[in-house]
Amino acid sequence: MSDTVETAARTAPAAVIVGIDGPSGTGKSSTSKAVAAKLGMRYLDTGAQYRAITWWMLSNGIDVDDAAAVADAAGKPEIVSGTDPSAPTIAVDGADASGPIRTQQVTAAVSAVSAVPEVRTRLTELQRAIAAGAPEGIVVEGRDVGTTVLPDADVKIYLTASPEARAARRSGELKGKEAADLAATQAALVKRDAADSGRKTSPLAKAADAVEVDTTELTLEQVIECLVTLVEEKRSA
Ligand SMILES: Nc1ncnc2c1ncn2[C@@H]1O[C@H](COP(=O)(O)OP(=O)(O)OP(=O)(O)O)[C@@H](O)[C@H]1O
Ligand SMILES: Nc1ccn([C@H]2C[C@H](O)[C@@H](COP(=O)(O)O)O2)c(=O)n1
Repeated sequence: MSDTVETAARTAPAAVIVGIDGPSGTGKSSTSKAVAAKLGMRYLDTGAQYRAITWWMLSNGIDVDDAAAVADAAGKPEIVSGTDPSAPTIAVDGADASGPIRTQQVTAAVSAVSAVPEVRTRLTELQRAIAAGAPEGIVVEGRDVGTTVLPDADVKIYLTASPEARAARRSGELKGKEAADLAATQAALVKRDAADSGRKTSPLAKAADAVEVDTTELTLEQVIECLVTLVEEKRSA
């Protein structure tokens, strides 16, 4: 090995795998994207993949409450995630799905679809393949990343925040009538968390070795700084 190559190998940051889990609205997407961008890593939103498969089911007339029908169809859509943290993408059968996956209709149906074991098996395989193909390291966010998708992740974070704080954050994103109904936003968020935590297959849960960060009283910038420090410590270890 030449001196230059040897020096580069010594100084290049290690390709770490970071898993960030937590309930809805705790700040997983915002912080994961920012941490990945700051540290030159890739970024994967696993929730967007569950939303994408849900959107495909709804678009193709599959009854999302019929677990057998969802299971039969689980292998059909082609789902492709772009992992640039400054411009993440999600496509279904070659079409951009980034808009349609954020509708209320998809949000209301996604917990039922993501509880189906065949759906989880399919997406977990896809997520592992994406993480394995990221030599720069990757920040993967979701509900079961630390427990199931990447149990050997180098850094595991579990974000929490009070339901009140999360509802206020979500309402801030909405406009007009929707924004006024803070109580309804909070109730919908708590209902989705209960469904995601209560399902049999890889429920929303904190991995035993995850660092829990309560973001209720923290600004977004403070959470990002905290996570960047945790990842940098691991990279330089
Ligand atoms: N610490 C924070 N302080 C204030 N607002 C925040 C904080 N973290 C995130 N937010 C805001 O809260 C909203 C929800 O954040 P984000 O989408 O990142 O959460 P999430 O955990 O990924 O949610 P979901 O699981 O539903 O996708 C966004 O508008 C974001 O800007
Ligand atoms: N690893 C994951 C990620 C997401 N889900 C399900 C449960 C969520 O309610 C839904 C949407 O996720 P969001 O966009 O809110 O992050 O997807 C899951 O089961 N496992």
